[in-house]
Amino acid sequence: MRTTISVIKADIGSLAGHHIVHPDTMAAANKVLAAAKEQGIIIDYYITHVGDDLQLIMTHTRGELDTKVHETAWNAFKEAAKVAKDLGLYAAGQDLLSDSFSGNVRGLGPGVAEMDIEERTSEPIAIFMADKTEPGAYNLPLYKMFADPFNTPGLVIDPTMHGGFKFEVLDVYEGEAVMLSAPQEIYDLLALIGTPARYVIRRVYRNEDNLLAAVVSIERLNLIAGKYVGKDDPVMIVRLQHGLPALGEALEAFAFPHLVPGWMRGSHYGPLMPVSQRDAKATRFDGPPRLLGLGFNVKNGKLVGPTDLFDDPAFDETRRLANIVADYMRRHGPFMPHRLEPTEMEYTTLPLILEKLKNRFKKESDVYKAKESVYAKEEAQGHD
Ligand SMILES: O=C(COP(=O)(O)O)[C@@H](O)[C@H](O)[C@H](O)COP(=O)(O)O
Ligand SMILES: [Mg+2]
Ligand SMILES: [Mg+2]
Ligand SMILES: [Mg+2]
Repeated sequence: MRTTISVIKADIGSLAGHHIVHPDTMAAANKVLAAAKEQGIIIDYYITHVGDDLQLIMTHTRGELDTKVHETAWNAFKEAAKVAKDLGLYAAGQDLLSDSFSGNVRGLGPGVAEMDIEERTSEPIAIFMADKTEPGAYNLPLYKMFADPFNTPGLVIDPTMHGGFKFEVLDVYEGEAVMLSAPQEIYDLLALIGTPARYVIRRVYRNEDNLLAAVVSIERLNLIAGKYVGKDDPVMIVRLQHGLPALGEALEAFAFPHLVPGWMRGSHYGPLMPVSQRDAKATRFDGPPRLLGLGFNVKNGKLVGPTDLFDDPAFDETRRLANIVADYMRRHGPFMPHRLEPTEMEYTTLPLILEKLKNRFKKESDVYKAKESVYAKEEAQGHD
């Protein structure tokens, strides 16, 4: 059976700051998705949240970028945003950047990860959802999952994986994508994806048969809006097992809490902390950036599950290290490399500050000239 998995997310407002989605807004979204299921637009759905981001996980047979499915998601967000407004929740409608829907939600604010797949006999998938970071945050774990045998022994051991995987990398500034194959081109691949603010892994395919293995939401909100309007808080779908990374290999890629951009005011590097659904809320310094993982099986379009993937003491040490790293980074205060580099601050306050101070900057040479003339005057007076 051909099934499309659509994960569409948006921040429609949250409780007590950019902290956590309110259950009443989830209920409003649920009504819209239940009606869409009733009408046969979608087969199944699951609604959840990570931090202040409302997540709609949907299955159907209508393919990617389908107008009806996207309209359903848009209406769900609109209804949820209305409730957020009524309750006086913070930043109600934050990610809904447009008033009108025009065919699909791309470019309107919500993040989208979709894959249209031929269901295998058993189709295990993991859905990863992050808050207070951006799409490039998945570059490192995706590389580990699909190209690093120290993380994924299946690349060496499983004959179906042995041919490697190819990565579609998008330059989010130029809007161009390039396909690079691992292991053959890993140095070129790393040269790009090591700059995750610009080069984002969008899709991963198995080399042997072009099977689609992973999809990331690549929207960068500030590039859409031209100013800082919250972080993108990306989602990712990964297919698992039987010639693909095992569930444990996919999760292992998150055992190291690597530094990602985001956190407070979208302007700081901090560790990506994998958490359970219970802890999927932004707290310390509006973070640290959090990652929720849910596991499902997809059967005839039905979502079987979920299981809460990081709700496990095996990730306690990752979280402990993340907290130590959070402390260490915080002690830098407003200094780089805790604070983001200027290019990434472009859409926040930095241009305004530079504009304000424009006339107070003096040319070094002018300062010297002024000093020299004072000195010359003093000298002249001294000789009198
Ligand atoms: O990055 C943040 C929110 O991102 P998000 O909504 O999760 O995309 C927060 O740290 C806010 O920037 C911070 O709380 C300040 O928010 P405002 O008071 O400017 O709304
Ligand atoms: Mg928010
Ligand atoms: Mg968020
Ligand atoms: Mg956001």
